[in-house]
Amino acid sequence: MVHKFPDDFVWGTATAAYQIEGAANEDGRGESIWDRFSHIPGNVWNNQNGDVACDHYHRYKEDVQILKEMGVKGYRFSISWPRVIPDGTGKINQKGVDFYNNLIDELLRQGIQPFVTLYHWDLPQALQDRGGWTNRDTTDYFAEYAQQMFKQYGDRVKHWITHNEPWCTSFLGHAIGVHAPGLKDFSAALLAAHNVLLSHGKAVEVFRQMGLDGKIGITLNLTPSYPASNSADDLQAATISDGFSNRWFLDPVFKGQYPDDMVKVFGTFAKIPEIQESDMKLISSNIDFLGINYYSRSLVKHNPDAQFGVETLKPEGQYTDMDWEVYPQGLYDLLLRIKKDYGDIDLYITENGAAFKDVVENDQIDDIDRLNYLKKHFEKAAEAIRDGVKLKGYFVWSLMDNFEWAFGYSKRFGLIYVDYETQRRLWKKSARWYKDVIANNSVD
Ligand SMILES: N#[N+]C[C@@H]1[C@@H](O)[C@H](O)[C@@H](O)[C@@H]2O[C@H]12
Repeated sequence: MVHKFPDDFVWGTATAAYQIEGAANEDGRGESIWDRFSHIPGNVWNNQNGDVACDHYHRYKEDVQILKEMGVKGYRFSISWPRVIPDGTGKINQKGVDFYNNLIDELLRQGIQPFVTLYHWDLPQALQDRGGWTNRDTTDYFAEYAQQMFKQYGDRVKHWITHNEPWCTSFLGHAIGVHAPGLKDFSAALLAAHNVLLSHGKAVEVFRQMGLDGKIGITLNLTPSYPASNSADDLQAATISDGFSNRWFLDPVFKGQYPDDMVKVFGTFAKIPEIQESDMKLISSNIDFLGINYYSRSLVKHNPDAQFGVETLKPEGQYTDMDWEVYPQGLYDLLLRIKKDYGDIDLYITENGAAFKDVVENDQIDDIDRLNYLKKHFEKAAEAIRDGVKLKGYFVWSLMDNFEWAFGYSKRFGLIYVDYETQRRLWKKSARWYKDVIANNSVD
């Protein structure tokens, strides 16, 4: 069966600055929390870091040429805050600003729409030294940074994403500790989450005040939660899992309040952040689209001995190299749920993709598992559009293999294979297939 997509559907790929750029100490770039975190032994697989990564800073024209050959309509990338404002506030680094000017101009020359993420986890270390996201002042520094970026690029960039995955920024970085800045304090994570959301609201306010021609949104990583049975306990476990993974961010952004049930759950063991009067109004400022990063689902059951009384199960099925279940139906269910519970807003899949072990033979990479993962998810996206969801685009994670955070370079998500020894880029089978999907605007 052929799954057709709307004529104006934005097929794209996504990346992030710290994961691909390299040039960590070049042209005036300031230190980020990921430079600091990745250089601390034990934090990243094989003590790897993003000092060189995919050397995109020097190879961006080659990479844009790949995007052109792939035929993408849009390219989602992030700006490295410390590359453009090394201390996080104040002085601009013109060489850093010029890099993104050149990248944006190259994309537009090739007929590719830039989708720009302002924050993809690389906070300037100078701001972390003042408390980072647990310091409310950082919300103002972020608004200042956003205003500068709107001023520099707002004439050419028409789609802005304030934050990428606030859940990860907050909980992986401040509660679980496997991401920068590596804290293990749930109260700090809740405070960071609030300040990240507040900074989002302040950036949207600045964007509106500047009267720019363009659209602004936020990207949330969302994980639909399914109960292992219809027992009351398992249904409650799925509700709590949904609250922790999804509603803690969806409700403030779209409803202007934190979910009461989760305030009670978190309040039993952590400090709920103090909320100032205008905070929730700012956080729930009207946005033009929601970016959704979808990778898999959670299947859960009640377990009184587990965190929040929720045990995540591992059902039979196919798993990616990240040990994530391949569950395309979850994408369909999630998209319909967002429309039902949060409104009929424009949606973009700002990330979806899979890591599988890639084998290079005679410069060929037959990544059929990744191709089939994408095919199944594209089909579910088409079904969601058929059933009324305003899905406007789909960005495959990722354009190329890159620095996978605490996993270093051990996990490959790319459509394009990167030989890190030589920086050669090689098209995988999935990339050539994706090129045809885009050209036909359909999945067969
Ligand atoms: N893990 N994993 C792959 C991918 C990660 O590389 C991105 O930076 C994040 O936005 C999101 O977690 C998804």
